[in-house]
Parts: sequence; C-alpha cells; structure tokens
Amino acid sequence: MGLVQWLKSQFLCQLIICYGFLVSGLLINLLQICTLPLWPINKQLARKINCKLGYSLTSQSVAILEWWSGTEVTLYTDPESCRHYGKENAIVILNHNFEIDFLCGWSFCDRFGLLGSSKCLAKKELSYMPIIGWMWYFLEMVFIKRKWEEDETCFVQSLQNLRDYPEKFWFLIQCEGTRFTAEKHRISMEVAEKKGLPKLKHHILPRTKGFWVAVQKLRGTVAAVYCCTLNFRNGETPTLRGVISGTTYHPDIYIRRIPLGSVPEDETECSAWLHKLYQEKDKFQEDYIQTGRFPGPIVTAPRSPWTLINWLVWTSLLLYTLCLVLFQVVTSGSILTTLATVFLCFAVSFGVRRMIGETEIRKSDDIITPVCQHHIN
Ligand SMILES: CC/C=C\C/C=C\C/C=C\C/C=C\C/C=C\C/C=C\CCC(=O)SCCNC(=O)CCNC(=O)[C@H](O)C(C)(C)COP(=O)(O)OP(=O)(O)OC[C@H]1O[C@@H](n2cnc3c(N)ncnc32)[C@H](O)[C@@H]1OP(=O)(O)O
Ligand SMILES: CCCCCCCCCCCCCCCC(=O)OC[C@@H](O)COP(=O)(O)O
Repeated sequence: MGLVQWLKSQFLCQLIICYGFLVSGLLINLLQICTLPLWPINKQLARKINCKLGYSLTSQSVAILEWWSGTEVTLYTDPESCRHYGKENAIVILNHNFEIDFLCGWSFCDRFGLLGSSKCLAKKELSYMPIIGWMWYFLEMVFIKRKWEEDETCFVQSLQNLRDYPEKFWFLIQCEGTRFTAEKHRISMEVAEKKGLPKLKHHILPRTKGFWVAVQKLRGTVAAVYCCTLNFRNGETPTLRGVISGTTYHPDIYIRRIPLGSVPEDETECSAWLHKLYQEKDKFQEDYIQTGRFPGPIVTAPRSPWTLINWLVWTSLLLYTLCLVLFQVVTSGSILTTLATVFLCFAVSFGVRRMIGETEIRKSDDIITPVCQHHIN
C-alpha cells in the first residue's frame, strides 16, 4: 500500500470528509430554508437556486467517488443516443443491486450536467434523513410509502409538479423497489412463477405501477426512457465505507435510450413491456458475467473538475474554521468546552455512520420484508 493510499484509509481523513459533508450539508439546508419566502413570489427562480444548492452538496459525494477513491464509471452506449443525454428530460430505470448505485447515478448525471436537478422515486423514510432527505424535499423528489392506496394522490401530484420544471432533469425509478438479496429474489421468483412470467436471474421482479404512472403523467415532459444496467468488474461488491476510505471500484454501465413514444399507454401493455425490458436487462447481466463487458461501444464523458473545486473550497473553509475553534478550545483551558468539543466529534462520527448505514444492504434484509410478505400471502 502506497503512502497516499495509506493516508486515505486513516480514520482522521475519513472524519474530516464526514465533518465537511455534514457541516456544509447543514449550511446548505439552512440556505434552502432561506429560499422559502421566494417560492410564492418567483417559484422558478427558487427552484433554480435550489438546484445550484443541491449541486453544491451532491457534487461533494461525486468528488469523493471520482477524485478521492478514483472510481470512474465506464459508459457503454450508442454515440447517437449519447448526443441526447443532458439535452432532454428522461425517465431512468436502473437495477438496484449495489450499495453505491446512487453514487454511480450521480456521477452519470454530473457528466451530462444534470446533477443538481435530477430526481428519483424514493421511499418516504429517506425524506426524514438529515441533510440529504431535507435537501431532496426542496429539490421536489418524489417520495412514496410503497402502499399504493396511500401514495397515489401525492405521487401523481408530485409528478404533475415536474411538468413545468425550469431545468432539464432525469427521473430515476428503481422498479424492483428494494435492493437485491437472495431471499427477496427467491420470493419474487415465486410471484413470477404464479404470474407465468419468465424467471430472472439477476433482478428482483419489477413493480410496474410506479413506472406506468410516471410514463403517463410525464408524457410530453420527458422524451425518452433510459434503460441503465449497472455492474462492477471482477464481481466487486462496493460500499460507501470503501469509497470514503479510498478504495477504487470499477463500475460499468450500459445505457439504452428508448423514445417514450414506444412505451405503451395501456397499463397492462406497459406492465408487460417493463417485464420484457427486465428480461433483456437480465440477459445483459448474464452476458456481462460471461464476457466482462456490455454490448455497444464505450463512450468517454470526462469527469468534471467542478466537483473537485467545490469539494476543496468547502473542505478548506470548514477545516480552517475547525482549526480556529480547536485552537480556542485548547487555549481556553475550559474542561467543559473541551468535553463539548469531544462530544461534537463523536456526534459527527455517529451521525455519518447512521447515514452510511442507510446505504448498506444489511444481513437482516435477507429475511422476508413486510412488503414481500404482504403480497406473497
Ligand atoms: C449508473 C446510474 C445510471 C443512471 C442513473 C441516472 C440518473 C440518476 C438520476 C437521479 C439520481 C437522483 C437521486 C438518486 C439518489 C438516490 C436514489 C436512492 C433512492 C431510491 C431507492 C429507493 O428508495 S427504492 C424504493 C422506492 N421506490 C420504489 O418502490 C419504486 C418501485 N416501485 C413501484 O414503482 C411500485 O409500483 C409502487 C411502490 C409505486 C406501487 O407498488 P405496488 O406493490 O402497490 O403495485 P405494483 O402493481 O407495482 O406491484 C404489485 C404487483 O407486484 C407483484 N409483485 C412483484 N414482485 C413481488 C414480490 N416480491 N412480492 C410480492 N408481490 C410482488 C404482485 O404480485 C402484484 O401483482 P398484481 O398482479 O397483484 O398487481
Ligand atoms: C460522502 C460523505 C459521506 C456522507 C454520507 C452520505 C450518505 C448519503 C446517502 C444518501 C443516499 C441514500 C440512498 C439510499 C438508497 C436506498 O435507501 O435504497 C434502499 C431502498 O431501495 C429500499 O430499501 P428497503 O427499505 O430495504 O427496501
């Protein structure tokens, strides 16, 4: 292990990264709250400002992925489709197998200039997560409880709100609705069998309602569906902890652009279309495991220096402030202040561990979840 790699793996470096993310995140949340009075006066301006603030926070994670851990997403796509990326609104479908799939998604968004404005369909619990969840609230992410009767009105309204969004955006739906685990896969294949659908090897059976409603409500607003299939070379199982401690991973992503006009309007047909798409995605994954590559040429989209600049500016400013505070604490000689500072360090470490925990596929996930149980009965 080289010196740089050793330094990256040290707890102090990780604590500094987490401190920077946490404090800048809270400041950005505060600035977002300051935009509240602007919403009734000039909604479009408020949205644009929030996109910039969102970028300033999210791009720190992208900088850590791309510049700190040296992880580069390799893009397999047709160059003709590539010309549209970043220039149109789209619904993105992505497999949900990896702990850092959202980071690879952000990296892809950044390459095409849509990092601040992109949206996802996320479980409601994530909206309560400090910093990220609060930021998403201002970015008009769509949250669901995964109980359709309770979700329908709010889901439809949130999608309709996006019809006049002032920035180009991608709307991510991970149709499996939960991360891949062996147990969830087994249960969903029992459902597939009951429904007479072909078995999938690398995906959980997709839930179709969310996709169908999104296509219906965003017709005329989005131009295409981007079918994204993500995998990692050499069977890597990446983690956010690994990224923060400087581990380089090797993600490959295959993107197919499908014009929205070719997605059926009728619910049953749209649902069948999505199931067929997942069967194709499953085949791509199988071929990837056999050959180590996706179909199509590799397209180069260089990483942006702005993610790095933004991250360095935040980190330097906050580190400087921290040093000043620590100096004051040490020279004050007050036991109470010292204890309060030590407590704050623990709080930062604890807070970030909890957030990272949200990204992890826990062992306990491999038991029957209530949502699966409900349907299988
Ligand atoms: C490399 C990256 C590349 C590109 C990325 C590009 C861009 C990224 C853009 C933006 C990034 C921005 C942010 C990203 C950051 C973070 C992302 C993180 C978070 C998102 C992760 C989540 O939160 S996932 C959880 C929430 N999302 C979802 O649940 C979406 C999927 N679900 C749906 O859409 C559902 O349809 C629903 C929840 C809306 C409604 O579900 P419901 O179950 O009520 O209805 P359905 O009709 O869909 O399903 C019922 C039928 O399903 C059958 N079924 C299937 N499987 C099962 C099973 N396992 N158990 C039981 N039943 C199952 C069932 O039989 C039902 O069939 P019927 O015939 O009876 O209807
Ligand atoms: C870079 C500095 C480090 C700071 C920590 C940043 C942590 C940010 C994490 C925010 C993004 C969280 C995205 C999590 C995705 C996710 O939550 O997927 C799970 C869902 O599918 C469904 O889960 P389940 O309830 O298990 O079915």
